[in-house]
Amino acid sequence: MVTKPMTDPNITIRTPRDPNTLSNYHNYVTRHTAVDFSIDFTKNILHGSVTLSIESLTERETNEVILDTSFLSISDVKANNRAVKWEVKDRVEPYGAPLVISLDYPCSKGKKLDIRIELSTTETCTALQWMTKEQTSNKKYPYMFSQCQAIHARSVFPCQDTPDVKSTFDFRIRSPLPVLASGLPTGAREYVPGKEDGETGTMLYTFEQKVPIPSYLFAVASGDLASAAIGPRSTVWSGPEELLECQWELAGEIEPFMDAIEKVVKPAYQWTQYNCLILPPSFPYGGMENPVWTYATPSIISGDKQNVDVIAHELSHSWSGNLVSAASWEHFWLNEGWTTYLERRIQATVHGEPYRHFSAIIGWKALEGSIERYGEDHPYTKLVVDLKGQDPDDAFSSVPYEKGWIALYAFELLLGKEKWDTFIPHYFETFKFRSVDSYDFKSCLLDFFASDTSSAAKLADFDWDRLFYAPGYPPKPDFDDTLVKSCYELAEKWRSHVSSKDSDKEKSSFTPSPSDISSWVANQSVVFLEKCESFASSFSPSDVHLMNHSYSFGSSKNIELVSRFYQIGLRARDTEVYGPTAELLGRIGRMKFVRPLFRLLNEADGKLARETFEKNRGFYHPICRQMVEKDLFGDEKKV
Ligand SMILES: CC/C=C\C/C=C\C[C@@H](O)/C=C/C=C/C=C\[C@@H](O)CCCC(=O)O
Ligand SMILES: [Zn+2]
Repeated sequence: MVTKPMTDPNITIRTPRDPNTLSNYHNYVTRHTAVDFSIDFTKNILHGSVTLSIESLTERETNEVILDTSFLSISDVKANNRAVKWEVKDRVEPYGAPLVISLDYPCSKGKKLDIRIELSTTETCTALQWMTKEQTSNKKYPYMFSQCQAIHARSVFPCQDTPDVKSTFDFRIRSPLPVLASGLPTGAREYVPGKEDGETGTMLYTFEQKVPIPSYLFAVASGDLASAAIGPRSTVWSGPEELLECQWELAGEIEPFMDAIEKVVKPAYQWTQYNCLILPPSFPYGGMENPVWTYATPSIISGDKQNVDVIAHELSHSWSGNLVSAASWEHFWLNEGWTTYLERRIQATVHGEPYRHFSAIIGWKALEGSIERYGEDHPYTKLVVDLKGQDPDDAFSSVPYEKGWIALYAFELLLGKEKWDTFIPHYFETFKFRSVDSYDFKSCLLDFFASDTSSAAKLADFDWDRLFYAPGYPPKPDFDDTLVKSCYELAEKWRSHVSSKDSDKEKSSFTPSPSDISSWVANQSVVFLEKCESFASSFSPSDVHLMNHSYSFGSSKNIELVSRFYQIGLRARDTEVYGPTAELLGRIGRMKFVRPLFRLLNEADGKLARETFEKNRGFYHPICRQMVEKDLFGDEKKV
């Protein structure tokens, strides 16, 4: 932790290093968080209390405790059970409205106090999605779920909403439907009048999280949920009708991943269980690494086990991100770059080294997409970004994932895998339970190899400024192309096919057929489609139809294929894919698919794009809704 001496040498102050919080976490820091909520499906709110056990870090410097809030309705605040003065100040966009609590007197360093806040969420909460029973797959019960990363926890409860603060958690959540939260379950009790406060027909679900976690890992979901075993310490949860296919997709996958990663990192898995909740299709991301329960999109249940790499990724976050957390969103690459690196080490162990490179090649394409979209000089293409005054959601892209992985892979190549592999457990052991920035990473690496002359010499020559602050592309590693060669070869055949005149096409020796791809795994089709996308504007609509006729991408159950095929069709201005694209946009809310499809549909048919967005506005999670709205309308319209 960075410490900065003050004038009195006995006093140290933690320097706040997260610009995306309004809290004064360098004065008072949260050590434990107890949430006590009722889920009200009639009003679509959470209401109840949160108690933050906070500790003073300074010697009577201030009597104000400032917490992050966003669109909350706060009715009361108490400090150590006594009334205190408090005020919710004006909003500071995009960070919300600070809650300023004035204690009667400033606390001396090390003193602890409990701040209890009564609150309810509001309809403008950005973290929670509420679904009516008609919006669920079996249409029997309502459903709600949260997504707090990056700065949306503050719209659920007042907190120090920064990854630089980690606290243990207790959850008490009442609901008429099963509840999952980001801790280990400690019970589910029926409401008994007079014994527990709550509504008749609700149960009280309790969870505890003894490993300190940042606020963005707070998670809650409630709905018609069923569960099945997928491993000795793992269960999958989903709607009852989807359970068997979810179990089929994930059964037996977790333990080999766990064995593989525990050979690379230390300490051992800290979270006891590893479970997956498969959410409704509007979940905005592939997966979210909420501790104990990874929340995942149903689009990974593709019936071919081809998207379980998302689970390898989320499991890896159990070390990178959850155990060792980036101290601010400016150093997000430490979460995602490390996680992508570990995910690919899992792939190398489970499937062989060529698969690590196969995944890296797909990742490089995603990096190209992000850099082309932002522009090579854009500050968001740096590894370490400046987010002062910025909304972290706007900076989200493949850059921290792929540039981050390339940075770590570059150290593996520079130092040699054997030596680098001795550093990995040291890094996670050193920083477990803590938050780190890029400079902590750098000094940890330099210190570790200081006494190894040859490694120290290599690291002394290393250009750290370039690594952290150069925008645009990193040096491209040499990837093993064993698994992509046939994909590129087929794409080349299509390139010459679509660029020939119709009369020459008839004479051509290339006749596409299902056998072209019958020996491939689905991700090889992904590589092929991405290659074809680079010349998609040369496709005529009949070329698009021929591709679909030959390979049936448009009717695949794997959305990775369908969405990429539609992207080619949209670029080719094949009006026959416009309707199916609009239809797909009404049944998936994962931003990885939704945002590019909306951008392309908007270019092809702006009216249909806007109509599709308006029609499905209520289907999307608030984060997705806001991002698509920005993509389609800029800042002219607010959510
Ligand atoms: C340099 C980037 C700076 C800040 C970004 C910080 C937070 C990003 C915020 O928008 C939340 C991201 C949540 C991500 C969750 C899961 C991803 O791993 C999913 C990746 C996309 C997908 O597969 O759907
Ligand atoms: Zn991740």
